[in-house]
Amino acid sequence: MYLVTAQEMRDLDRYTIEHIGIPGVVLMERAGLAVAQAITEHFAQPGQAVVLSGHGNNGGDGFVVARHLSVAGWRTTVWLVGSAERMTADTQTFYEACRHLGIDVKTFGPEQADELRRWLETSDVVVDALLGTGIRGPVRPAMESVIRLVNDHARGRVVAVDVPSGVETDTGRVASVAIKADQTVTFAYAKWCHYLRPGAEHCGEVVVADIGIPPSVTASRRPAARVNHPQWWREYLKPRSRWAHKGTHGHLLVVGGSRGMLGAVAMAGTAALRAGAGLVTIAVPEGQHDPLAAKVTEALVWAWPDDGQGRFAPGSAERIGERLNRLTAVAVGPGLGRFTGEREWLTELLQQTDRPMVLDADALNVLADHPDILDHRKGDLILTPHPGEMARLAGTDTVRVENERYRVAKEWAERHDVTVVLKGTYTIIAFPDGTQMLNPTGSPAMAKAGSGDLLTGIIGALLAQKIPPSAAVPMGVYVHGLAGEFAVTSVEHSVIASDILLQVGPAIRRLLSDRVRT
Ligand SMILES: NC(=O)C1=CN([C@@H]2O[C@H](COP(=O)(O)OP(=O)(O)OC[C@H]3O[C@@H](n4cnc5c(N)ncnc54)[C@H](OP(=O)(O)O)[C@@H]3O)[C@@H](O)[C@H]2O)[C@@H](O)CC1
Ligand SMILES: Nc1ncnc2c1ncn2[C@@H]1O[C@H](COP(=O)(O)OP(=O)(O)O)[C@@H](O)[C@H]1O
Ligand SMILES: [K+]
Repeated sequence: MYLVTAQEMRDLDRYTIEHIGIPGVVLMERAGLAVAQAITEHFAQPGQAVVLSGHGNNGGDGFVVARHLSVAGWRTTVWLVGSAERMTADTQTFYEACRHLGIDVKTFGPEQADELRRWLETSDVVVDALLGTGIRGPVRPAMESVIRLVNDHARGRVVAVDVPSGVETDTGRVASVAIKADQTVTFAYAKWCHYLRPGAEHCGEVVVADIGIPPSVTASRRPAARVNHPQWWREYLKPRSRWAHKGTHGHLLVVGGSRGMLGAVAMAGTAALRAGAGLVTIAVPEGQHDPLAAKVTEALVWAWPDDGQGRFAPGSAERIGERLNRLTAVAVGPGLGRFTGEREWLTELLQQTDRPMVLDADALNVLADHPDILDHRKGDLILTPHPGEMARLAGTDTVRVENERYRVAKEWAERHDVTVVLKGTYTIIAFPDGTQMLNPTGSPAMAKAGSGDLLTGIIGALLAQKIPPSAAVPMGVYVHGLAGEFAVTSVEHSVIASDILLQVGPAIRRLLSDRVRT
């Protein structure tokens, strides 16, 4: 599934109408019908509905909803919050249809606030068709007062048409007020605001309804963002061959694990094995060798020169070039810490191999301080920052990263020719070609130390198995999120990263069995 901006959606609608010849009213009819169906499916029997329509096309969808609800036996009233003269032609068509059917259509003015409030208090459903993807700037006063009335007085289920009115489609921003919906029924493809805060918090459950945009139209105009789904990387998801041996499934090197942070490399390395890597070697500062070897059983442990304080010695990366080329991927950062000579150390590591490399945690902080290090890389780079690390990389603050997740990740990925995995609820993957993917899997249970280390290991394992980054990264992020969901067997609060680790296998099994079924 694609994830579209308001402009991309307008282009798809327009192309379908003008070049394919499907009239706008047909799309609008299907849109409104889908909303009406979502409502009637939710209720065992018809009740009372109030539909709030603006004079744009979103309002037109509202008139269609009103007609279908009315025909299905609902006591339906429409409030036009706008002017009948300014309606678009398609909206006018369905406004007239409502009137011809004798559906009660009132025009809202400030003097009707009390009457509308009573309707809101007594209706089972409130349909929000005030503003859709065409919103410009802060909501104007008349609509603002209606939105406040809905948020304060609606007792029934609030269903938003396409987007909750007041939410900006491409950013999720709310400039003044926005409808708080229980459900949002959107058309053809999800929009960014369904996933970005604060807008996403206004949507309730999001349903994407088909309105007949031909898939070939979307394919020819290819929106820049997609929702992560196995459809994008299914071809790489394979059962293990009967003839497999450890050498056929790659060898990942995990580098990190300074004193006091061995857990991070242990988690990353073990996650890599659970994600299918044939061999995993963990490289740690010499003094950490024995404690790590006692901690992990299945990974090899490799000691690198120590600075005497449990961190890597400056120059320790120089001695490993030859061995690096026997590996198939590298992950640097879990539990790495900061140390004297880190800049030269990371530069050296990048220069020594053309294997794909995942950079995480303190490796990202070193990069943030010395972005020129990137000039020395030879292979594909994947960066997995959380918002704090992303802020350091982009030279901004966490608030801006959180407000503009889609933009910050995309800019960085394009500018530096790397893949950026900006972690968080709905992790965003920004590819070097400017396209993006938003990940729907995951759970608040994952908001705990150690979850990120697992992701580094899982992506590393898939890269080690020679899956190209364009597939390995989204597959890893998806599997990690699914494992996080599966780990919630009692309450989210008590899940620890080791629980998620145990669910990596079941997550892959689920994807393999879905693959067989579809
Ligand atoms: N054929 C299609 O393309 C299809 C489109 N579909 C549907 O159309 C929706 C997009 O429709 P749209 O483009 O007409 O915009 P829309 O969201 O109704 O808003 C524009 C109206 O709002 C007003 N307005 C703007 N800003 C405002 C503000 N801050 N505060 C107050 N008012 C404001 C502006 O008023 P004006 O400035 O003109 O006075 C204008 O009237 C889309 O979300 C989907 O639901 C589906 O039916 C499928 C087929
Ligand atoms: N609320 C959430 N919903 C979904 N995924 C989450 C949530 N909170 C955290 N995660 C995921 O958990 C991981 C946390 O990684 P990170 O912040 O690096 O933690 P750490 O370094 O402590 O392991 C990321 O993959 C992130 O996407
Ligand atoms: K709306």
